[in-house]
Amino acid sequence: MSLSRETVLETLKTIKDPLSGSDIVAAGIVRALNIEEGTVRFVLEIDPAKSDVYAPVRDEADAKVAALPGAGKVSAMLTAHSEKAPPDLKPKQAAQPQGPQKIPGVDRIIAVASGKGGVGKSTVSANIACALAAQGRRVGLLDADVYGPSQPRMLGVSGRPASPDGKTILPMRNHGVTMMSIGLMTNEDQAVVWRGPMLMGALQQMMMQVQWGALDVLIVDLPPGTGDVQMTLAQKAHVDGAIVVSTPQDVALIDARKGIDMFQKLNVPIIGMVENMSTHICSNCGHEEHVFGHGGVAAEADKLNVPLLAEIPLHLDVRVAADGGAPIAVSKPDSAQAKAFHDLAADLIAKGQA
Ligand SMILES: Nc1ncnc2c1ncn2[C@@H]1O[C@H](COP(=O)(O)OP(=O)(O)OP(=O)(O)O)[C@@H](O)[C@H]1O
Repeated sequence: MSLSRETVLETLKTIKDPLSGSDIVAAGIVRALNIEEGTVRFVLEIDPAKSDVYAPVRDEADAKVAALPGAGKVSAMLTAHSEKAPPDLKPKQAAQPQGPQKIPGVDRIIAVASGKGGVGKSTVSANIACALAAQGRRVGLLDADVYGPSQPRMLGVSGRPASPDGKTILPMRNHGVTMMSIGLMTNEDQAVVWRGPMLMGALQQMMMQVQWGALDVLIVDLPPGTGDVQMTLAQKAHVDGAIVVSTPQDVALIDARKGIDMFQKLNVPIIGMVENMSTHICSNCGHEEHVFGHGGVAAEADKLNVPLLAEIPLHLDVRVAADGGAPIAVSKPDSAQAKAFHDLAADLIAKGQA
């Protein structure tokens, strides 16, 4: 009768592992068991420092296997642990949440934020995106303003984005900008209350499941304030920098300061601040008036040691253009207002930030 593998293993199970107290098979130190025409070979894989302790174990194993009916020559050897531990397939703990990830194909992500609503963050995002595209950059614009998505209107895009395979979403495109908005995923005029997990899911879907294609930069238009969306974005995606938009008013500035503080805590570098509605230029006579004060953002940026990137005047044309679906940077590219955005875009490109 030929000696079976099971018989050998049963015999080895009667031998105690001196370190763990269990038998040597259960302890997992019996390796490379091979039986060929009665010749039995196996190794006991051990810590080399413990070879003295295991020498008698090897001898016992050798003798017991040799005594089995049908056993011929027995070769039992002690070997050192391999340097690399064998993969442990049993999960020791629940999967850890992943850290910030790159969006496939997207070189950089710039978040545009404001501490307060209505300061023109969406207007600034749309114009920066269009100005960058006009200067030859491959630009994406992700409207993550869950409370008031306005990019479809500002970029003149409507309709539902297609999803031919049911898994990925095809973004919209206008003025050279590839765009996706949470506003395109919901029905217009339908108030959506996004709760934490839903909101995180929607944001992640827009970042990771939208076919952005190859982009030099993705601009993310954030909701105002310092909430879940900002946190989720910084935790899920690798954000290269943030632009904080503020008006010169004190109250808006206090909120902007909070925004800057939040990004610093989230380890997102501040690219700089933009003063919007800096001065009012009358569309009739060209008279310049400082409606919200002037220079407040410059002073604040200086104090916080972050660059002041641009001062955008308050001008009717900016609003009309934004409401009409073609931001001023594309609809009146030669105007003074558009120039502020084009200069800002050129500056970002020159500094390798966009
Ligand atoms: N420089 C500007 N001159 C004239 N109008 C402007 C200017 N900037 C923004 N606006 C107008 O102000 C309104 C608010 O701007 P916008 O929607 O961009 O603000 P927001 O900060 O994104 O607001 P929210 O995040 O609360 O939706 C819009 O009607 C916009 O056209």
